[in-house]
Amino acid sequence: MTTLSLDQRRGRQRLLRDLTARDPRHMIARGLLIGDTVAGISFALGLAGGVAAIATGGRVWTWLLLALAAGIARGSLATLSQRIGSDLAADAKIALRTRVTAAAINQSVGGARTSGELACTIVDEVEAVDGHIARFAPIRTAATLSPLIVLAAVALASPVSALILIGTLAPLIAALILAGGAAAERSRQQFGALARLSGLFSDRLRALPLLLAYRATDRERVRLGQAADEVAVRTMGVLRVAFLSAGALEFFAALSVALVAVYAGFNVLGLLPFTPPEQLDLFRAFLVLALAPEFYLPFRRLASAYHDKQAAETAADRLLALEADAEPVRPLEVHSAPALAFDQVSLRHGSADADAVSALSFHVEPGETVALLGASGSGKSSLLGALVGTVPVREGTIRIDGRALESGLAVAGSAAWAGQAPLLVPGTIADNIALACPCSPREAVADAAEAAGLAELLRCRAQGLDSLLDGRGSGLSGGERRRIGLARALLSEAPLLLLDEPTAHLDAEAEAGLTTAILHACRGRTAIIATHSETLAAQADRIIRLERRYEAA
Ligand SMILES: Nc1ncnc2c1ncn2[C@@H]1O[C@H](COP(=O)(O)OP(=O)(O)OP(=O)(O)O)[C@@H](O)[C@H]1O
Repeated sequence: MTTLSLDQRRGRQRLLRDLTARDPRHMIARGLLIGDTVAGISFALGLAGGVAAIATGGRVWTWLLLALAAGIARGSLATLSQRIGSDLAADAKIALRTRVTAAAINQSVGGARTSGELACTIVDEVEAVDGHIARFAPIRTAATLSPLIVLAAVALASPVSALILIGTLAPLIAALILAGGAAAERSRQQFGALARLSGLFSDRLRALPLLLAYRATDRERVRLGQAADEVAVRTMGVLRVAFLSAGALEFFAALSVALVAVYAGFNVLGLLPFTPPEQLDLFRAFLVLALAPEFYLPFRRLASAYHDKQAAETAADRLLALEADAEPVRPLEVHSAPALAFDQVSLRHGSADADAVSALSFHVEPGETVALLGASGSGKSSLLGALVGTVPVREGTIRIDGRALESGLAVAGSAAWAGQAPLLVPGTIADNIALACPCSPREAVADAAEAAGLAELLRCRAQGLDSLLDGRGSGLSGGERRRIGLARALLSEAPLLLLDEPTAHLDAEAEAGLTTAILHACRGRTAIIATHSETLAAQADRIIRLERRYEAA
């Protein structure tokens, strides 16, 4: 069983409270539910008055009109409260998704959560706060005030009946607390299973072509089936506890209504085996009988919404854990070609045992083009990654225009970066090239595509720049995908240009053409080009050679 610290509990309560705290509709929804109780009391009064009037030959219609008006008010107030609650929940989910998405984006590179699990958190787990805000929160307030109001009304008519109601409350609350504790743990297990299934499903979906090619679909189907079975088992566990708590509540509610009914009926008929401290007439007896279920109604509503509370608390714990693991990246902005200084810099990837780069020092002047040359694994990409915030600096300092690139700071927003595996999104080739500068004119996109060596590809496609790509870049060679990333960097006017092996896998003629375009793009900005090509490196202002060395610290 997972035990949470006091701080974690407080954090979770704060998160759930803050979602609606500043919204006045929150109080309106609660007020309406309490109004619903008052309408319930009026309804009981109308019924009791009507029955007494029939027995005594009084004015039945007045009482029945009161019951009718109260009945209509009652339905409307509860519905309105629910509607306001749903609107509040919708707004709260938008706010929470914004917050959780930011935390998901800022998860450290190579973190433990898969993208499928993150998607499950943003979509499903945020959804779990809906019931808490829309139903549970207003019902909880009503459940503390409404029974007191009903109890006062019952006590006015029959103090003994009020005492019976109080007496039956203790076992009911105990049943609720016991069921609540069990539900919390089961709810946590259900969320964990659901996140595992979502993660597995989306990751396998992404790898579907590979799974088909390697005929691994049967194996993965079994694995997905097991994960789905686990969700089913956990969900049944949650439902079992929910039904059990509802059953216990109904039992005690029915028992106490029966006790009140027996007492009030026998009191009116004078059949009690002892002398009662009060003598009820038909009106008062019927009134307490009609009010007894009203006393339990808020608790029954609370029990039916209790699962919403557990689900929201589990979701809140997971969302807070996600936020705790996030490392927000703050932008370090530069507006003109910056000077870069690497001082005894050691870089190490999160999961690695050795440094990718050890105690490296060099300077780059503003507007200078530097080529990083070195064997595979010597740390060229890692150096570029450190600048854009994807690789942590273990030791030493990187300065940009004299400002230290501290943990959490990244110059990515001011850099044009073409990595070895550029991100592609579903859309046209033009959309993908203009990803970082969506307002770029069409001619500029076409020029960047041409400069990056995409002319031949575009000629072969009937729709040219408007040819559609999926998120995997299916139908493009690895080199073409890379050139789309390069075109994106060439299109950008960012003052820092970071290129990772821009001419890899090209023949000499293509490389020469691309080199000219790259050097043209480097003009007026500070550029670092990681490359294996001596030809390209020779065109740079300066070459920095990296040596491959593994050094565990
Ligand atoms: N995500 C990662 N997690 C752990 N270690 C990594 C990761 N990425 C790279 N490394 C390690 O860091 C070292 C430097 O890798 P890097 O990719 O920076 O080299 P490179 O010079 O760019 O290589 P290449 O020329 O093959 O692209 C290598 O030893 C590599 O194994």
